[in-house]
Amino acid sequence: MNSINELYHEIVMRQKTPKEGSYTTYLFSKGLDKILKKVGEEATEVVIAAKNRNREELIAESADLVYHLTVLLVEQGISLSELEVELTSRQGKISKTQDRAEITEL
Ligand SMILES: N=c1c2ncn([C@@H]3O[C@H](COP(=O)(O)OP(=O)(O)OP(=O)(O)O)[C@@H](O)[C@H]3O)c2ncn1[C@@H]1O[C@H](COP(=O)(O)O)[C@@H](O)[C@H]1O
Repeated sequence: MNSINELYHEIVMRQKTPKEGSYTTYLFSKGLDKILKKVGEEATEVVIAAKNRNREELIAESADLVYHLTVLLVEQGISLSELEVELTSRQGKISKTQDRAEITEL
């Protein structure tokens, strides 16, 4: 998605050149633990929105999660191309679903 590319590059810019009033700058100034906390929170909010079958909230929370995950990738020095290589390497592979423990509860 092109918008994710643009978002990624905007976040890289914020890391290189902090900007006053920028939430991304605030996250980088707080550091890894804060970014990880936000990724965890936003992931949980995605789960809750989906569980409630609330489409609008799910879209909004998914966008929050993608944004915070992108900040994390930038912080860790992982490029979108690396992510793409990993996803592409999985294409066409048969997923292994046997011998897995059943997930019975959330
Ligand atoms: N996509 C996003 C984006 N998604 C979510 N957020 C911010 O993430 C925060 C999450 O909200 P929460 O209520 O969970 O957290 P909070 O209480 O505000 O903050 P905390 O004290 O919990 O850290 C909000 O302040 C949102 O504004 C984002 N902030 C910025 N972007 C994009 O990032 C780019 C750089 O923007 P700046 O960060 O403004 O420079 C731009 O393209 C922005 O659109």
